[in-house]
Amino acid sequence: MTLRAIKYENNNLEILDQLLLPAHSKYIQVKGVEDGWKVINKMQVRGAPAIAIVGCLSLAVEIRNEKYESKRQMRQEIEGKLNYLVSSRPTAVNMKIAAEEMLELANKLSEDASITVDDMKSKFLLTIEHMLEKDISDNKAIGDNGAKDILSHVSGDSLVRILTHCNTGSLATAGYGTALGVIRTLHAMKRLEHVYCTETRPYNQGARLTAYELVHDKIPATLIVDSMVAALMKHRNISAVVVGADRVAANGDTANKIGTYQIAVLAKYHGVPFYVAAPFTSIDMKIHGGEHIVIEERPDREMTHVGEHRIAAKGIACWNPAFDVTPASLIAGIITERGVYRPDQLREPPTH
Ligand SMILES: CSC[C@@H](O)[C@@H](O)C(=O)COP(=O)(O)O
Repeated sequence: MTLRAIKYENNNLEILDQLLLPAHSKYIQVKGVEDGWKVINKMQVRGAPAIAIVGCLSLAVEIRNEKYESKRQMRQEIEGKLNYLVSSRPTAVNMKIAAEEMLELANKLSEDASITVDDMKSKFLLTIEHMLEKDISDNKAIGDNGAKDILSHVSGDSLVRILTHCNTGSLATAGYGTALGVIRTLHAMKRLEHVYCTETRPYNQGARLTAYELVHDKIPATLIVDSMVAALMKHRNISAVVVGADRVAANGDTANKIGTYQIAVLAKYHGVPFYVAAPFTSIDMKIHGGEHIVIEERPDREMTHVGEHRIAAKGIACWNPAFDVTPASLIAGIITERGVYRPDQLREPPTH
């Protein structure tokens, strides 16, 4: 069993094929931007932070071997390739924000007369390579901030029971995870009694990937199917729900894996605090509210089949949005690497 979703050594990029997990651990080499686009679009690598990291590293692998005649030419090619990568999956904002930052850097470097083409290339590559370490340290901070906030609402040193949805762990990030990072920290603090993970239909990221990570880390966990959430909240005294995000709008509305919204509605009804755990690279300040978030629609086959096996009647029509939007009013807190904020505090976060 391995939890390393992204391997990047000596300019060689490989990703763990998440469509084959948990049955097989097989790495696929990503030789450039074309491969990067394909593995993201096919969801062989998925999860908002991992999408951005693999996209940018695929660009790094490609430009390292390339010869550029001028900084201008390099900048031009970088822009085209970044735009292409952003089109691989539309909802997660991390790749778009990373692309904007990379382009800004390319602009700055190409305008700096004291810098050669080779300097520009190495500075650019270093910035991309730094994304891996930054993501892990952000996730650890998210874990600490989230665990502290959740525990501040329970009495004494009692243990908590958490529900999570989809996969937000090591496999969805450079390591440790966001919502699953909070769960990992609670477990390390010996304050986690139990975690429940949803199966996450139609693509089963919960049953295949989150369950795999929880078993790997020996965290006490139980798998439920998506339609059991109301019963779980009624019978199992859930302390909090923690999920990830693909894009958080400036008002706190949050797009995440399909099914998240219905869990938030149920959490409100049952008085269970509902948290979103996400790095600032998932927050899109350019979008005022969730109604502006583009929701990716995936092929019918992901609903009609489990692996190669068809489970739906032939001829039935399908609607397969990959994400839904949870309104800010249902969210108790947004757990970030800088602190935990109420949705209405995102625009002007208080200093912690
Ligand atoms: C840290 S991952 C955050 C989100 O990307 C995650 O919750 C999610 O919805 C993933 O969806 P997926 O379609 O598997 O990429």
